[in-house]
Amino acid sequence: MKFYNREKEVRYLKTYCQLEPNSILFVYGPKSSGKSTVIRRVIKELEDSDIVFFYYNLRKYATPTKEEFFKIFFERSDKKYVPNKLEFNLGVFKFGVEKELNFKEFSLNDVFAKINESINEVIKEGKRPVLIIDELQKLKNIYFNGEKSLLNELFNLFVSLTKMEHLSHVICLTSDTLFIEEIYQNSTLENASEYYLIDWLEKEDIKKILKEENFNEKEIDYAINYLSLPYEITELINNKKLGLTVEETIKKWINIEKDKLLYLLANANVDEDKINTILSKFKNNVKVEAKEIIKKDLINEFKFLVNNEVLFYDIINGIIKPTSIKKWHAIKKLKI
Ligand SMILES: Nc1ncnc2c1ncn2[C@@H]1O[C@H](COP(=O)(O)OP(=O)(O)OP(=O)(O)O)[C@@H](O)[C@H]1O
Repeated sequence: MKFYNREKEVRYLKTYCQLEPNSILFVYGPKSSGKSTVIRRVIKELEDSDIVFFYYNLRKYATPTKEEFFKIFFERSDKKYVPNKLEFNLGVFKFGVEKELNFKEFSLNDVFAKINESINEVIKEGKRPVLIIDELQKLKNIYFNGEKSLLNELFNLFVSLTKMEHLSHVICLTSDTLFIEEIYQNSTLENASEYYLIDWLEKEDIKKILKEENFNEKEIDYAINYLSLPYEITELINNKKLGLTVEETIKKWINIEKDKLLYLLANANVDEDKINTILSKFKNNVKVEAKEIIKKDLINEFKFLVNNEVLFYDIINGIIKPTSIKKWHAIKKLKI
């Protein structure tokens, strides 16, 4: 699998991992912008360093229950941290707990204690721990004793590990931008968190990649108006090998996106006029200022479009845009 571009992002995150931990980092971006791919690259490029990555990819699971959370995050072992076998080609770790431990009796305090023990063991060995959780929002609905939210309590632990004790980096990835919005408003995280956007690829970078992949000027000039995500480039290359022209591939994409949108809207219990009001703002602009859409009377329809990955809300920069440029073209084709 080829890895395109993203030097700036990889460099930023590699440097970040080597600085003294001082805040929680939330890596966010439009659906499929390549957040996980970039972080995996960072881990790979730092595999010979003194960093021990505790890495959990929650995308591999349906929304976990409390018991599943224990099994995902902890492994019974004599060691305080053990290789995460699910990620065999990455050389990452998970937290170790005593072999005889009974997860049924595991409390929130035990969770904190065990994570702390593992982190401190890494430090005692003269290495540096970095905790990475991909799709963190999947832990949102886990409660202890019926009331304490695991995620909120974990945020307290993360603030303590980073901002207060400077023991370990905590990096959380998510493509759920409404979740980022919730986090942004969370008082525990105020002045204790940072945000890093992995956005669409830059036009100039896409041009360079297409050139390297032997696309001609005419193909590049056409494609550049429609591409924004790395996997689209891979698909374009594969389709070319399969005999489809650039134009055919892109026309097919936009038709599919348009049909998906029509189907979504036809089946949804939302106010059609309000949806049209929101989508019509993208007729001439790919980006719209958040304040133009986030209004009391449009909020339900706005959330619907974000939850269904039609729109991406970048709360940090106050901007709303379609999740990809091809989605933008599909929106423009709707009769609104
Ligand atoms: N730099 C890249 N070079 C080549 N392919 C890439 C690159 N980045 C991402 N991809 C491909 O794009 C697809 C989506 O990438 P990835 O899963 O990393 O995105 P994501 O932003 O983490 O997704 P999600 O929004 O679902 O969390 C994958 O098939 C991946 O292999």
